Amino acid sequence: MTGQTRTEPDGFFTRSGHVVLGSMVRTLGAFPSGWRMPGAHADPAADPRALKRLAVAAERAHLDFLYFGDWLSTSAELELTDPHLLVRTDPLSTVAWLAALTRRIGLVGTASVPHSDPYQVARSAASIDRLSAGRFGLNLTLGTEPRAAANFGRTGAGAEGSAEANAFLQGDEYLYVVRALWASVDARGVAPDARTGRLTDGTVFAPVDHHGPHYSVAGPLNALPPVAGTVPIVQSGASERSREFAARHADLYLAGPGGLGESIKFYRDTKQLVEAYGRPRTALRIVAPLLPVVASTREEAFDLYDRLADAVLLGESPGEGQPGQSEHPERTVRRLLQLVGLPLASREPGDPVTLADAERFNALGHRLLELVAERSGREPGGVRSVTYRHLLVAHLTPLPLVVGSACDVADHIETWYRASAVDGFTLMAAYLPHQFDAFLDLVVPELVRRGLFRGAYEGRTLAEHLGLGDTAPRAAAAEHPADVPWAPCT
Ligand SMILES: Cc1cc2nc3c(=O)[nH]c(=O)nc-3n(C[C@H](O)[C@H](O)[C@H](O)COP(=O)(O)O)c2cc1C
Repeated sequence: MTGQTRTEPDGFFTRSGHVVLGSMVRTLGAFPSGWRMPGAHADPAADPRALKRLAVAAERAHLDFLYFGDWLSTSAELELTDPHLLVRTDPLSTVAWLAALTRRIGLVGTASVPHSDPYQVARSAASIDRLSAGRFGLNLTLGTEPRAAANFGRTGAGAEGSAEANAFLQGDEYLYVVRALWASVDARGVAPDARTGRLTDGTVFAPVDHHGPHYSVAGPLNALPPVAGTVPIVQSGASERSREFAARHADLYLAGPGGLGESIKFYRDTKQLVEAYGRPRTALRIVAPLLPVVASTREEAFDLYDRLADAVLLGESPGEGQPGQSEHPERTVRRLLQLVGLPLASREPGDPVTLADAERFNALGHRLLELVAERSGREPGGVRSVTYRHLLVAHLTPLPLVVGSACDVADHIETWYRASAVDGFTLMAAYLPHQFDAFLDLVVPELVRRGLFRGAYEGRTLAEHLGLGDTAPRAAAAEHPADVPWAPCT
């Protein structure tokens, strides 16, 4: 049900159909200080309850999917920048568990190409897809972050050149092996016949016998393949190699290329690349992350953003003439002043940015002022003034924020969709459950009212939700395990 594009006589694009709407789940919230808000989910030990609540709510609002990314290392400083990455449940385990608690929503889990084994992942992915009746999507990451590599006893660099180029080639082969393993088992060959004593008709397995530069895999797979023979492949990342991989192999692409103009170009170029690889443009859905701070009115949303900004932990900034070391020198007003072009000035976080200061700012300073205005309506010299804290928080949180009422957020989604900048969005909630619920309760109904989103599920599988249609193999009519009648033993 995702849309066709047609060109209006005046050259503007308008589109019919539905936006793709998923959620990139971050249990401690996507805004670094979100977990400090009153009532916010803040304890990773309570994640199961928070995840269950979120999945049930997302399904009630008919979202397409929940996305669970992965980052295979941790470090103390994440506490300040990305608290949700500090400790969390493994994504494949999480989606397997959620499969049993939900009925219709798609579930995307992540495997790292450099740090996982294709046989193991082919088996887990097929199993989760079976257990969820066709709702699984496999996100493959190519990143070779050194700390993650060190956890797997690898350097990250391959013998044949740069780590980046190597990961790309490895990704091609990895996916080839995964698909070959899925194709090595033909579920139709399983034909239990109690009379003859044969469980199969003898045609279930085909060999794989793959020997390539990165992998040697004998096969066949010891699991039934996904219900449709394959699952939607997901790619995340805006780099050139991510885009190539997405254009060539993926069904869903999470990219975050920047502003509207940049995204329109990125979208157009990526769709051309998809065609260059011999695939129809509609074979790849392109979605961008979105972090709405939403409330009943724009003023309330601005106030909420202010509270989030106030709760961001900054580094201690020693006052003028007081030599001292900050624990987090990058998070100080002193550092900010260097970055915006006032290296010799001395300001405190609560000091207002005066018009005279603003006039001396460089391009970065002006960009940060624009961000503060978008996020909180504050302007230098305005009724609600900008402080150096506001400016520093904008610098420390390069997130795709849209702050406003339900109409403001829906306008943003509609504008980007109709301009063919994206096929949809992955929602990141500033904190749980309040901001996730606010999006579902305020924005989703507005999108439904505008005809931009479904009011009920039409399909049963992730491929069907994404409208992949003929570009993806049709799902076999699959019963959800929860629909299968059973009786307790007596
Ligand atoms: C929306 C979005 C989500 C992402 N999610 C993940 C993730 O969960 N795990 C990961 O390793 N990389 C993720 N990435 C990619 C990383 O940001 C980074 O780009 C990647 O690890 C390095 O590969 P690249 O340089 O090819 O993009 C994501 C990127 C985007 C734009």
